[in-house]
Amino acid sequence: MNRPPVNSLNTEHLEQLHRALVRLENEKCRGMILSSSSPTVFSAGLDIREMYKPELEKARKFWRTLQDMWLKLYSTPYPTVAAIHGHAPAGGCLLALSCEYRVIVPNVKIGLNETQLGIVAPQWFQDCMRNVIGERQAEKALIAGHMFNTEQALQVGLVDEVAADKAACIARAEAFLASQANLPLLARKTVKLGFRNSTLSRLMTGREADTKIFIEYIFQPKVQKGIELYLQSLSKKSG
Ligand SMILES: CCCC/C=C/CC(=O)SCCNC(=O)CCNC(=O)[C@H](O)C(C)(C)COP(=O)(O)OP(=O)(O)OC[C@H]1O[C@@H](n2cnc3c(N)ncnc32)[C@H](O)[C@@H]1OP(=O)(O)O
Repeated sequence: MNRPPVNSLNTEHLEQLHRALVRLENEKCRGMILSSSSPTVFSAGLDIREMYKPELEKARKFWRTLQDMWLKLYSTPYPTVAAIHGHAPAGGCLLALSCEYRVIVPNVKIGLNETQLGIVAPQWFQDCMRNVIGERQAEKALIAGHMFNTEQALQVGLVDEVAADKAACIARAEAFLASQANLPLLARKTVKLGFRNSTLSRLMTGREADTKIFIEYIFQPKVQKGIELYLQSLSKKSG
């Protein structure tokens, strides 16, 4: 990902990610490392400006593009690793959770923090967390909107490994891909999809309902006010 300053996910960036995933699949790629050009941020999650006073059709397109990108990422036939050498809140955490393996560096925060922002992580975000860290830990983390530090993320199983820095993180991600290289492709892909199928189907069969929930939610005046205040707090911080 290379969308400075924080790889926030707007419609255009989501489309780029989706196109890249389609291309990798068409080219029969043997593995992907999802990484960031930023030294400190993996991805800041959804671009909050896409949800602030949006036009209805643009907001719908934004959400559908996110769904398309995620459905592709979660179901790739090739192995995927997230090299998390920077913070990964909310949608950034979703990207990492959607890969098959996660390597993180020290001093990083990662989690589905939506509750803390007064918004609700969609069901499929929650499912991804549950699938990785289990029901009990996911429920606690999601209710609190908890951001895990590196040690906590390793302890709870949210990430698989800690590496010292970006170079080591990429090297460990490559090692994971190498460990998969000799597995029979069809068997590997079939098992992966078997595990992920119910989560994928839940969104595929409920896409319109999921979009409707998003639209109805963000168009509420009190939600817009909350987004406005949050945007102000973010820009005051950097100002
Ligand atoms: C029903 C709705 C369901 C939808 C579910 C939502 C999922 C989501 O993904 S919502 C997005 C949640 N993301 C966050 O809460 C992260 C917010 N950002 C941060 O915490 C920090 O920016 C971060 C730790 C990622 C990086 O910190 P810094 O390196 O210190 O950078 P700055 O905070 O100074 O930010 C630089 C610049 O980027 C803008 N920014 C940051 N995050 C976002 C974002 N998610 N969307 C849009 N813009 C973002 C920030 O405002 C600064 O902008 P300028 O002031 O113009 O420089």
